[in-house]
Order: sequence, then C-alpha cells, then structure tokens
Amino acid sequence: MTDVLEVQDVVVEYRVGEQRVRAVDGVTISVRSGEILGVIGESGCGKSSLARAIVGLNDIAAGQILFSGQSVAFGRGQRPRSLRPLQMVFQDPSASLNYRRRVGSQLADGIKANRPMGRVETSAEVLRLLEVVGLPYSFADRYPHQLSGGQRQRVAIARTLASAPDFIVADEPISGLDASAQASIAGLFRRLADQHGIGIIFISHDLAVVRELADRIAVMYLGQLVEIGQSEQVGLAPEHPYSQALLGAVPLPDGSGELPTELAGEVPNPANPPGGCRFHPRCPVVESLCATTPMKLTAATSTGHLVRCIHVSEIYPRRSA
Ligand SMILES: Nc1ncnc2c1ncn2[C@@H]1O[C@H](COP(=O)(O)OP(=O)(O)OP(=O)(O)O)[C@@H](O)[C@H]1O
Repeated sequence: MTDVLEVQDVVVEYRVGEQRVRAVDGVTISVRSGEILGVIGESGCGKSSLARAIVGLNDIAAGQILFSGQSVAFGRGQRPRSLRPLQMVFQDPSASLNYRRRVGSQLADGIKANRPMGRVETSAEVLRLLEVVGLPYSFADRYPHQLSGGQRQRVAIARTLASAPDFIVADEPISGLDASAQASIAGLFRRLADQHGIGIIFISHDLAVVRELADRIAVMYLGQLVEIGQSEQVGLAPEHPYSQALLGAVPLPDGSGELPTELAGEVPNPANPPGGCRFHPRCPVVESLCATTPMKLTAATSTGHLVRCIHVSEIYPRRSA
C-alpha cells in the first residue's frame, strides 16, 4: 500500500488581535489507503486545526499537503482546495444534516452532487449507503430528529460516503455518544478502512477506543507531534512522558500495569509556547537541558518509532531507572 495522504511540515496559524497563534507547528504525517491513524492529545493541542487544514477548511502558513500526490494546500496566501475524495466527519452530525429533509433525499443529494447517475441507480445507491453504515432501509424515510445521536452520526457518515471518498478525516466522531454507540461507530470506521480501503484520520479523546481501533497513533502536544508509531507501541508502551501520562489514565485492555505518571497542569498558550521541549514545565522527568534544547522527533532506540524527547535520543540516553 502506498501513502495516500502526505502532510509535510505543516503550519497552521491564527491571528488573534496583534498575536499570531501557531496551532499546528511543523507536523509531518502520512497515511495509507485502508489505514487508520488515531490522533490524540489534550484540548487545544491543535488536532482540529490540523484536521481542517487537511480537508482544505483551514489555510496553511507553511508546508504542504499532498493527496494521492496532488497538492491540496500549500503556502501562505494560496487558497486551500477541497477535494471530493477527501472528506471530513465532524463531532456534531448536525453540521452535515438538514433537519427539514428526509434522510434518503439528503443522501440522494450527496450522490447527485458528486456522482451524477440515473434515478433508479441513485435510489439503489441510497439503500447501499444505509446498508454500509448499518442502518435499515426504512431510515431513508425518516427525518434526522427521529433518530438517536448514534444513528444521526451514521447518517452523517453515509452522507460523507455519498461522495465516494478515498480518505476521511473524522474529528471527534464519537464524542457525546453513549458507550455502545461509540463502539459501533468505531467498528464502522474499521470496516470502512478494511472493506472499502478508505484511509482514515480518527481524532478522539477516547483513548481506549483509539488504542483498540487505530493501526498507528500520533500524539500531539502544543501543535507538535511528540510521538507516532504502531498502536501496540504508542498505545500500550508509550515512550514520551506526555503520552505516558495521557495514556496512563486509561486502564490497559487486560486491566494490568497502569503507567505511573500523572498529568499535572494545563496546556500552555500556543501564542507563547515554552522554550526547549514544550512539555518540560509539566514533565515529571524533566532535566535541565529540556528547558533549552528544542527536540526533534527521533527514532526510539528500542522500537524505532518516533518520539520527541531528550530521554530517548542519542544525545541524552534514557535513564536506566
Ligand atoms: N479560529 C481560531 N482562532 C483563534 N485561535 C484558534 C482558532 N481555532 C483554534 N484556535 C486555537 O488554536 C489552538 C489549537 O486549537 P484546536 O481546536 O486545533 O485544538 P484541539 O486539539 O482540536 O482541541 P479540542 O480537542 O478541544 O478540539 C488552541 O489554542 C485554540 O484556542
């Protein structure tokens, strides 16, 4: 499988009064067809800003975003482009649904707008989309207000699928749903990846779901990636103290070995990020060098996955304790 999405050194900035807030600061990731990349991090770490940049809803100040080798967005002052094969699912399904129209006609509109076909074929495609997202055909006649939150999110996903995307960026698609709806929507994303070959970026605060669902996990802190690697590495044995603290709050699937670190304090203002390692003011294993040495993502010696921490770098080997 080749990388379908390549995000290279992307910067997203907002102007707030006189200040420039750098919400995403040099993020590089790639995702393949049929792969799910989970993106985690506390509120304000830049996950949504990155997501919106990828689908062309946010301008980027630097870097580039390639989709199937084609530039989606590049450089300050040049307008980002929205591409049909690259779609976004939002936390609130209302964002993509019209409450005054039946589900079936909304899906038909989505199909017609992106893939014009005859009436009979469109109706058949509406039913197929309902089937893909696990809803009965009879739901074509319902209005969104007649559905539960989980069902509405399924309809919103079906609406997204109407444009036959190759890639979906899902920003908190399971927040606000009950646990069983969360699990089944997560399962739906897994099927879209496995059976339809759709590449997916799945942003969520529910770390247990991400650990279970994602093939790889990227951890963001204050606009930067601090760790990225296979789920079994990052999700179960993270190397960065931030990832350890974040994921340490979530019991492991077998209930064993919770990680020891606790996450104190809050994410600093991105308008004025700490020097050196951005996590150093909150880091339980901070060293004096951490305040002055900006860290690059570096391959961890034990696993080879990427970690932005002085303790896993060659210049300052891990403490043995
Ligand atoms: N439109 C905007 N104008 C100014 N600042 C913004 C804007 N959108 C986001 N920010 C700031 O950018 C930073 C990153 O926000 P972003 O929403 O991308 O983070 P997030 O990780 O997605 O958070 P959450 O999980 O709460 O959605 C925050 O400091 C936020 O206040």
